[in-house]
Amino acid sequence: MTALLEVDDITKRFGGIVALDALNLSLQPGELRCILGPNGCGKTTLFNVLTGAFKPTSGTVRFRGEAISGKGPIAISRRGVSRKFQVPGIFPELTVLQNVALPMAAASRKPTLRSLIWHKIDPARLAELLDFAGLTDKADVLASDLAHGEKQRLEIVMLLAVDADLLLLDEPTAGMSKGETATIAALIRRLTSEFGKTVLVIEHDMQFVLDLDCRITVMARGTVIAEGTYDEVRNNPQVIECYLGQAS
Ligand SMILES: Nc1ncnc2c1ncn2[C@@H]1O[C@H](COP(=O)(O)OP(=O)(O)OP(=O)(O)O)[C@@H](O)[C@H]1O
Repeated sequence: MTALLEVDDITKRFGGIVALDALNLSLQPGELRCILGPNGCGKTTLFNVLTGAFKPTSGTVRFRGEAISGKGPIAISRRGVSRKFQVPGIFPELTVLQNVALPMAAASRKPTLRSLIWHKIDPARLAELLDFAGLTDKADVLASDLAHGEKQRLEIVMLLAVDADLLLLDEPTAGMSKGETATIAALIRRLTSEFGKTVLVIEHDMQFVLDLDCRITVMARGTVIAEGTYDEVRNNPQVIECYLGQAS
């Protein structure tokens, strides 16, 4: 199968700092992958390169076979790459329903003022998305009044509403309780199993990584040092030395 995302020998330097060092990564369509790595190993820089926020110093990123590494954030997001930051990027002054409807309208081929005032929103799809996030009962609640975990769920469903193919999630469980973390893991698994999305998740919480039950890429010093199942990477001597050993 052709990879949806291919990261080929990407290096990113900031002056003398080598944040990414000839990094290679490949994601198949519909794959869920988790990125682990100690602080400062380049995870956020990788997301910034994938979304066009940073141009790589060298190397190529291909999305659906097309080189996107020289392109800007808007061009890359139009091709179907969406990102969720640690802090929920929701519209606090709008209701939950409006927060989901807005990206649905914006995702239409030619967003118009009419579509943005709900005339072209498919109500069945809107209901499906609210249900997916477990937020049907909160449809008319202001987003600012949601609990932290609900805000994270809202943002995940907003990514789904945009209808991007590749979703980049940066620590989606930051600041959450154990129960909320399990809910988010289940939601993320459904993004791939039910909606066919390809999802790349940066995460530190090992229980959450276990719950995701997916292939793991471990980074250290700007490059990939191991890839495999949870048990495979956990038993990898380089990983134990660089990351898991420090955590346990
Ligand atoms: N805009 C920038 N300018 C200069 N140096 C940067 C910049 N962004 C990142 N770096 C450096 O690049 C390296 C990788 O940083 P990055 O934030 O990508 O790591 P990370 O793995 O996401 O860390 P964390 O887990 O703490 O978020 C670090 O040494 C960092 O200081």
